[in-house]
Amino acid sequence: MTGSDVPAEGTERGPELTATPRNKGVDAAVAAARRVVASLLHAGDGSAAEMEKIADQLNAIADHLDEHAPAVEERLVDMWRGEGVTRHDPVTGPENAIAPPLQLHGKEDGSIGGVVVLGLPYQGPPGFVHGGVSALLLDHTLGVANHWAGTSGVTGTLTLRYHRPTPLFEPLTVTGRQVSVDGRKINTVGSITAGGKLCVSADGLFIVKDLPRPR
Ligand SMILES: CCCCC/C=C\C/C=C\C/C=C\C/C=C\CCCC(=O)SCCNC(=O)CCNC(=O)[C@H](O)C(C)(C)COP(=O)(O)OP(=O)(O)OC[C@H]1O[C@@H](n2cnc3c(N)ncnc32)[C@H](O)[C@@H]1OP(=O)(O)O
Repeated sequence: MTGSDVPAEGTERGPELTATPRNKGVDAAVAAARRVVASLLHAGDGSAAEMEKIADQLNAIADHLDEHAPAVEERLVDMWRGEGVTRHDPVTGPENAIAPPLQLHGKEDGSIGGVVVLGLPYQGPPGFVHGGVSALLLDHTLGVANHWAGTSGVTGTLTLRYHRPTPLFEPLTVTGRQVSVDGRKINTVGSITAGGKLCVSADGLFIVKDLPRPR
């Protein structure tokens, strides 16, 4: 369950399109939470007593966080303040423990890409990435590719083709590129490759739509 920003084939580094983890404060705490999620996965059989204690400890941490954090409504407004990359989304957000996180970079040819390694929490078929997780990565990456190209929209239709199983524990290159804009309709494509082999390709139709931010 580790992220990586090592450039792979065809993903030479460009401007950051995602927030860079700061490795301190909330980002460090979230990185620790990701470790906990991965460590808990199928680790508890035969050690029920210890797991009870761990559950108590984790609940104490959650209680402490809830006591000290602002109300959810306030956090929702605050996370949409300002412009630029998000720190909270479920794919790249360094503040979001369910984000792998993937780090995306814009390239001069107009496309974007990033490299990520997914661990056990993202498993679907034995040893391979869950297809819905691939869809999550690609939906977001195509959305950010639209942002990078200058015209953004919400996902209308996302079509995926799963060419071969996507491996866990190996660097995955995730890419996106806006192909065309026709009125409110945006066509965007993307892919996930592993070791230079195509695992998943995506074809998205996004629709330009103004979504008001919470206030
Ligand atoms: C999370 C970060 C957010 C951004 C933060 C900002 C900056 C950060 C920087 C970088 C990050 C950038 C981007 C974020 C990345 C990823 C975001 C993830 C993307 C999503 O996760 S987003 C959630 C899932 N998404 C929805 O929740 C959509 C729900 N849905 C609706 O909101 C409506 O349903 C809508 C708007 C789709 C259409 O409704 P509408 O009433 O506005 O449009 P209308 O019906 O008039 O159609 C006009 C023409 O589009 C055609 N058309 C309509 N719908 C279509 C469809 N589905 N497929 C194909 N074609 C469709 C019609 O056929 C017609 O075509 P024609 O003109 O030719 O007749």
